[in-house]
Amino acid sequence: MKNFATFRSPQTINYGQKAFKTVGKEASLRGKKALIISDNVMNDLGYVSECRDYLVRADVESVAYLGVKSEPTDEYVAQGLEKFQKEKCDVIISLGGGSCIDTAKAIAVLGTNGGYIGDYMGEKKIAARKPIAHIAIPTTAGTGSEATDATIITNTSNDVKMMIKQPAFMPEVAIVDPALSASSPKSVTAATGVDALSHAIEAYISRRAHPMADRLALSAMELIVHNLKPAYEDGKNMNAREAMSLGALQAGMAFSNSSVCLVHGMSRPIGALFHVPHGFSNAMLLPAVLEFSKEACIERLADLGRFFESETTNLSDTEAANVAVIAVKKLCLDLNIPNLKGWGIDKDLFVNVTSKMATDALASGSPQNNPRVPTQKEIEELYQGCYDYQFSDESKVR
Ligand SMILES: NC(=O)c1ccc[n+]([C@@H]2O[C@H](COP(=O)([O-])OP(=O)(O)OC[C@H]3O[C@@H](n4cnc5c(N)ncnc54)[C@H](O)[C@@H]3O)[C@@H](O)[C@H]2O)c1
Ligand SMILES: [Fe+2]
Repeated sequence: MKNFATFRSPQTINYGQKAFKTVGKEASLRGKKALIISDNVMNDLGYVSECRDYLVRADVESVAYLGVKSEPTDEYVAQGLEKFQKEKCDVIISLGGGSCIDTAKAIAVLGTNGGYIGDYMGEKKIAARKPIAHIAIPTTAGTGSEATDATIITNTSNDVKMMIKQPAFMPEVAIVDPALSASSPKSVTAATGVDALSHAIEAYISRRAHPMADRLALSAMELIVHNLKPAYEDGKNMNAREAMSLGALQAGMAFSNSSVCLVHGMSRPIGALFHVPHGFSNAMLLPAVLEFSKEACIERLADLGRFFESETTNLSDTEAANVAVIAVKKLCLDLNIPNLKGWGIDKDLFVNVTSKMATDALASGSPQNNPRVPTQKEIEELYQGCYDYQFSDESKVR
């Protein structure tokens, strides 16, 4: 564990029921004309017009870019930036899941620093100028992107999901209103919820874990373990939705300040090549990767196991860590998450790209934060083992 830490978060976080209403005031403190980055689903649900009403009441003009689709690309970033400049906006509001928030983060940085978004990957180019003020409003309880300094954008020229991390990508304001997530369909609740759980677990077991992030990761794991299934089973259960929004926010703050690890490193290439939603591609890997990593993080996985089963307090750490792996598998089963084969990915095609995916995973830097650092060959073997992984099979957990 590190004994020195810098902790970054948004300047302002407005969390709770009715927090959405605060967007008018927050925007009026930062500009006169807002570009809302959102998508057609948010527009159809009425969230975009509700946002514009709050802005009108605060004397802030607005226009919307609704071109974002899941797993955002450099093309949406270029289109949104063009609209921002053409409409002479001075503040950005993202309203949607992680895809809208990540698109807005990229526009906020490019709007003052210029260049191509990929230039900022691996800190090749540092955003020296303050980004455009960005107010992030998540509608999923998942990515925690509203409180992270990362953006994930697909490079359309080589199908690489670029993980780009610098302080400038941190939104200035996060507005987290759990009511916005109540309209999420079951599959979105499942995928985004497992993403949040993966963030909390990976932040906690990371080689870059530190005490400032640990408490947030623990709280997030506890909230998500107890509330993801209830939120999935009854989307109108507002206690569960509130707990999930808080858990996802805390998990985002935790991993942004420690790191994600092997699951995320391996998940991004699957998302880029096979267009699997981010949370599902994490879930398809999570139990097998935890099993691979277990020996190097027994005590920490035991803490997770004890959240799943309170009666495991009398178990040894090894036994409780096994409970964690089995319980994560069972959760994926209960949430009806498919494996890679079940998603319809052709086996030969998948095997042919495992080498490229392993190379891309290692290049992202995330696997190097894993408690057990994998080789290229081990990552390839993990990919192949996950292809038809059975979430129902407990025999693989030793
Ligand atoms: N920057 C970060 O720190 C970070 C962290 C994790 C993931 N990500 C990225 O975030 C993206 C995924 O974001 P996501 O999981 O939130 O999904 P998403 O933003 O792609 O949304 C998934 C679908 O759910 C719909 N949706 C969202 N909220 C809804 C609601 N309240 N009601 C009904 N439908 C709703 C969207 O319109 C979309 O069709 C990926 O590109 C992933 O790589 C970023
Ligand atoms: Fe994630």
